[in-house]
Amino acid sequence: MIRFENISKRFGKLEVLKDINIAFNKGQSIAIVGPNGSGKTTLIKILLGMVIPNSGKLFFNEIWINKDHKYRGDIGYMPQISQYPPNLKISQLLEMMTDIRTNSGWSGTPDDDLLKAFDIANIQNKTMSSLSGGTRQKVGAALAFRFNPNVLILDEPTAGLDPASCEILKEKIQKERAKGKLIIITSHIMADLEELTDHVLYIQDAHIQFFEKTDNLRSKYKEDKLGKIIANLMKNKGEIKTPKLKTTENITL
Ligand SMILES: Nc1ncnc2c1ncn2[C@@H]1O[C@H](COP(=O)(O)OP(=O)(O)OP(=O)(O)O)[C@@H](O)[C@H]1O
Repeated sequence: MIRFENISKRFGKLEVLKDINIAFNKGQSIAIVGPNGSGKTTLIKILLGMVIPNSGKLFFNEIWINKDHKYRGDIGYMPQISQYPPNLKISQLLEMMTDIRTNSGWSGTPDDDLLKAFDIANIQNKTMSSLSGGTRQKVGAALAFRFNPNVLILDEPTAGLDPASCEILKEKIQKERAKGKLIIITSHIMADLEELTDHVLYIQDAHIQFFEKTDNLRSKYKEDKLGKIIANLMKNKGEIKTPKLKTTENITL
């Protein structure tokens, strides 16, 4: 569904991503993890056409994305920090986004699940600049899911949300995941990734260190907690110290 082919990105002298080759497919729920500054958001922004790579190609449904950004209509994006016009009321923002989507060919019934669950109707006359960080996150989440996209990209989705709102959002992610959508999440909250994802893409030192099913990781490293596996990886700069074998396993006959 989405394929990166030899993608590299530098910011000045800083090489953030080098020769990235990876494919993401429908039905996968992928955690993108790596230390701070390892290029997770950059990878997502390249996917969204918000950052232009220095080299390499991006494919969406096997079509090379050159300059035509229509594919973005099929992606719902919840940014880490939402930037919206400050004087716009929530109701106006929703209307504006619906108009933009409709004008670019979207038709359908907007998905109001999150608007309802977060009770956004109650605050729809507030301007974006007057909202708390968490409430802005809720509006961002509601917008990401609103146009029934086949791909959901969620950058630190639960950071800043209160526990009840966190649960609402996680339930919604699971609901869309069950429909076979492609879900891509970056987060430092391992418990969330444990719950919401089935694949881990680990980035460090500008390279993909691995892309694995979470179940494979658990059995490979004989550890149930994804958080422990990832923490161990970060401490050891991308390499997991192989767990010591139990005595019985050391015996060769
Ligand atoms: N527009 C930019 N101009 C210059 N440097 C940038 C720009 N965007 C990102 N960087 C740098 O690229 C590196 C990767 O940043 P990125 O935001 O992709 O990391 P991240 O893995 O998402 O980090 P975090 O876990 O802290 O959110 C960082 O060193 C960052 O400072």
